[in-house]
Amino acid sequence: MSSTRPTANRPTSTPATAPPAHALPAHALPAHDNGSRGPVPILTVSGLGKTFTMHLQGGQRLAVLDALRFEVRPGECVVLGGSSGAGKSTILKLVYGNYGTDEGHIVLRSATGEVDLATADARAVLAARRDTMGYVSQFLRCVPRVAALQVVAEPLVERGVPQGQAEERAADMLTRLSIPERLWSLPPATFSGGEQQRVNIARGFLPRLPLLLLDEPTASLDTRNRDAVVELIREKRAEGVGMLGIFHDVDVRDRVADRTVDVEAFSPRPVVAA
Ligand SMILES: Nc1ncnc2c1ncn2[C@@H]1O[C@H](COP(=O)(O)OP(=O)(O)OP(=O)(O)O)[C@@H](O)[C@H]1O
Repeated sequence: MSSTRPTANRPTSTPATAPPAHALPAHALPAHDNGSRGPVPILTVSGLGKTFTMHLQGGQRLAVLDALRFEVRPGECVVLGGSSGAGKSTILKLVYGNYGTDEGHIVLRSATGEVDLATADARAVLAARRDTMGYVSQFLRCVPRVAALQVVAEPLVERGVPQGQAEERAADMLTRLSIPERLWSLPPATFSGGEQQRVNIARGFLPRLPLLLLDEPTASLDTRNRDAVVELIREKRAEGVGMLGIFHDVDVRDRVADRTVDVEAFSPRPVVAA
């Protein structure tokens, strides 16, 4: 079993800053309101540690992250880099609240103030998902027998957009992502892998949320659809949306990344016995 060592002087892609507390909606904040450091981060991760305990393997522990720190500011796309197994997906799951944290903070700036997702209760995490952060994964998980158009429109309807308007915007998004109209009334369960992924991207990009988590959104797309996703990311960036993503495709990564966080720099080191 490996354990962690003290965490001074760990590298980070940006200087650590403690964002001032406030209660303004992210999109109502001035673009630059903390002096020379640029916009106030929408997401500030600090001192984050994660160790998995595998109960079916006799409680074996696997330390994955130690003292992770980085920030995501409005209008930038921060990419998680590092080799396979470094902990990139784990970070997205920690931020989205799918995994519990062992230590540290995940401070999300929301319309009602700040919430530390590392310690927030389930209700606060669900509110953050509804109002502040979206998650676009490679895989579509949706209710069976619901038409693709409804699947894409649903996040808007849930947030109060009238059904007709939501469907119009869903149709535009499906068109941009080259899903032919003949498929819109069919449930996506029988679609090809790439079609399902594009339905998922359409659904994830449609709501206007201040932070988007992107887990390999271009993984199995052809060149044309990869370009469409890159364009969507650039539009979100221009709208001031902060994004945190994993992109294995180097070309896509180079086109969307404002900064890269080297996740391997935050791998726990075994303690060396004296
Ligand atoms: N739920 C879990 N239970 C136990 N171990 C896990 C769990 N999730 C991830 N891990 C382990 O944590 C480590 C990091 O996994 P993670 O999926 O975050 O890596 P990654 O950097 O995203 O890798 P890849 O680029 O291959 O997708 C791996 O060693 C993995 O086996």
